[in-house]
Amino acid sequence: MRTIRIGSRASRLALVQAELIIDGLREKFPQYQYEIIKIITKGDKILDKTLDKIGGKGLFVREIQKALIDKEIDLAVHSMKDMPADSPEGLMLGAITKREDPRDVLVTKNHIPWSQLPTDARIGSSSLRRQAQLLNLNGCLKIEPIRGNVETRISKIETQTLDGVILAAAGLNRLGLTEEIAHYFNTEEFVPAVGQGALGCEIRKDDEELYNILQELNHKETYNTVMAERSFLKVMEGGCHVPIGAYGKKVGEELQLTGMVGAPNGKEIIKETEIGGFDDFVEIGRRLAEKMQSKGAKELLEEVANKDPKDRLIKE
Ligand SMILES: NCc1[nH]cc(CCC(=O)O)c1CC(=O)O
Repeated sequence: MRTIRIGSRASRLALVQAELIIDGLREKFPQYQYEIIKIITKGDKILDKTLDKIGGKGLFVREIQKALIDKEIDLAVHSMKDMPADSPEGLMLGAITKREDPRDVLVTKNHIPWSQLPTDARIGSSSLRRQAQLLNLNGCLKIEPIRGNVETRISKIETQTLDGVILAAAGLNRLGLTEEIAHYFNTEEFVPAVGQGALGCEIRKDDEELYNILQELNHKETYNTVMAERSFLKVMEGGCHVPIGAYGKKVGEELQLTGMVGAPNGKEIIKETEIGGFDDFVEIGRRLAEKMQSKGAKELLEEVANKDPKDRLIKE
């Protein structure tokens, strides 16, 4: 019987995520063998440079995609949040599994509640989206750039004397670190990253056997909502890293999609919602992008993109 080789980055979160997918597959298809192949990406090796300098956020994903194209692995498990808008030639998304908690959360020093943090608290964050929304909630906060895996970022509360760090609930839950969470931002006040909390299974387009297998793991509600978010992102994004977020959810029989674009200093936030038929995800994403562009979202993003990276507070 075939051995399915699953590629994963070596971080504990990536390995846990790969194991989660294998558990799901093994339950439905015990006749196959499953093997994890660890891939050390450039982004995992170089930790002293910002991601912009070494090729951007898609870098982790691209090296694993290369292993898939080169047939070193058969299946790549990615956080949907880290996946660029397009799949490379020859690859496709076979399934998106059920979404974990999509919210952004705070881990604070001594578990101090959000409401009791000093007004000028120092918060570690590695994303312009989080920076914009945090500063919009409280313009006195100091945002400190941090990189590294989830455990490293939490340890930086002590080593960089921060009051807290902001992370995705999903990653913390998967790592068994739920108790570290001191505050949950709801998705209305704080729009998550596109795809946050969802896992995608990427395969070679011609691997029909694995495609059919993966349909058992696909979660339609997550698939449609994440695809709506990605459709929005694709229309909006000028390629580079920008403060943008989107979150789709099922409301009755419809799909409701909220998008957010913000100035990195948090002084301006454009947030809009679109609703439509549950299977019209591509169209809803496009419509939301048009609506936001008519409210000035494009100009706002262009302003950010044209700025010298060192003038932004954070370089992710
Ligand atoms: N950018 C890193 C990354 N990619 C996915 C997750 C969390 C898990 C998820 O969103 O599914 C994280 C860590 C974080 O932002 O806290």
